[in-house]
Amino acid sequence: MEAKLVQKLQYPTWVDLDKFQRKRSGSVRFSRRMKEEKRVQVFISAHMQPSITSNRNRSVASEVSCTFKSFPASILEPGGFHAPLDEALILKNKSQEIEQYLDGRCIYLVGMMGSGKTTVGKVLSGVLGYSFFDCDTLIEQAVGGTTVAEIFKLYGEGFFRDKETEVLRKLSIMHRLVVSTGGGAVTRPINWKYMHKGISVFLDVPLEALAQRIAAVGTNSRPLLHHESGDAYTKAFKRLSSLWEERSGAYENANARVCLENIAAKHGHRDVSALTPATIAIEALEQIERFLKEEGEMPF
Ligand SMILES: Nc1ncnc2c1ncn2[C@@H]1O[C@H](COP(=O)(O)OP(=O)(O)OP(=O)(O)O)[C@@H](O)[C@H]1O
Ligand SMILES: O=C(O)C1=C[C@@H](O)[C@@H](O)[C@H](O)C1
Repeated sequence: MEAKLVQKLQYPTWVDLDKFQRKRSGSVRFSRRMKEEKRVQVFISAHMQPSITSNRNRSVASEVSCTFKSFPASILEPGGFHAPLDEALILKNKSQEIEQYLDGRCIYLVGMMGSGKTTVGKVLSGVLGYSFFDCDTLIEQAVGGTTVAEIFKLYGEGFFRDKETEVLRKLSIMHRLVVSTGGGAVTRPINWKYMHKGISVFLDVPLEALAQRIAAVGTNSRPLLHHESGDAYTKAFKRLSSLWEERSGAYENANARVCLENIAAKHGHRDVSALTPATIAIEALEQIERFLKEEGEMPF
């Protein structure tokens, strides 16, 4: 049973199978403290409890816990985002390296709708110990819980953009935040005045990948995609292409750029869909570090 389990759960190579203890009840326990270069100490424990539902079918309940000094809950706890352990360690080390040079400045994620600003932003806020805010959500709250789609329908895009600017103004006087901005926030120069109080990071994702992601969850919540015809992918791709024409220059104002095609090439992937939010977050931290060094704010 152990061998099957190990294969299924894909334990890393440092897990020594001799350290598994078989209990009388049939359950298996494993625990190990891992040290790496004295800088990290990880304690992993696993408890696998077989349950027999019939003579033929056996299932195994497994409980794996992993603790790491000062690791944020979002990385390791159930319900949070789960990065593989090696990526989690890189994220933690990199964020610790740059944190003091950030000096509490906010990180603003900019990019087209569906580029992963919310997903990656939550990973970044977790490892940096920053709070996470989503501009669209703040606007919805400011308009009494009205959804973005309804705000566009009831009051028009101009009203929404004014609220967006107001939200960015308020955020710009705060510290230690990761902010996921709306896809169109880059279009107003005044918004850049606020975002440049912090460090802005452009998540550059190919349009095909954006359209696939958006089609997977539907276009209902995205008012700017409503007017196109065709299936969800075609609708999304058409509108994203025209928005990109209008906005690509504006995204270049960001301090750092995270290009998914470059990351995929670096990791030997053909397709950006193979990239996890953790991998993208690591690249974001590296690009922030590069920016800080270029600005002379962090030593090379
Ligand atoms: N690296 C990734 N790989 C695959 N899917 C992803 C990845 N990152 C995000 N997604 C998915 O893409 C969709 C959009 O992600 P997310 O909400 O983070 O983007 P966003 O930039 O905040 O979008 P918006 O500006 O429209 O609010 C979600 O369904 C999310 O699960
Ligand atoms: O790209 C855009 O202009 C938008 C993106 C969303 O995040 C929302 O801010 C809104 O749907 C507009």
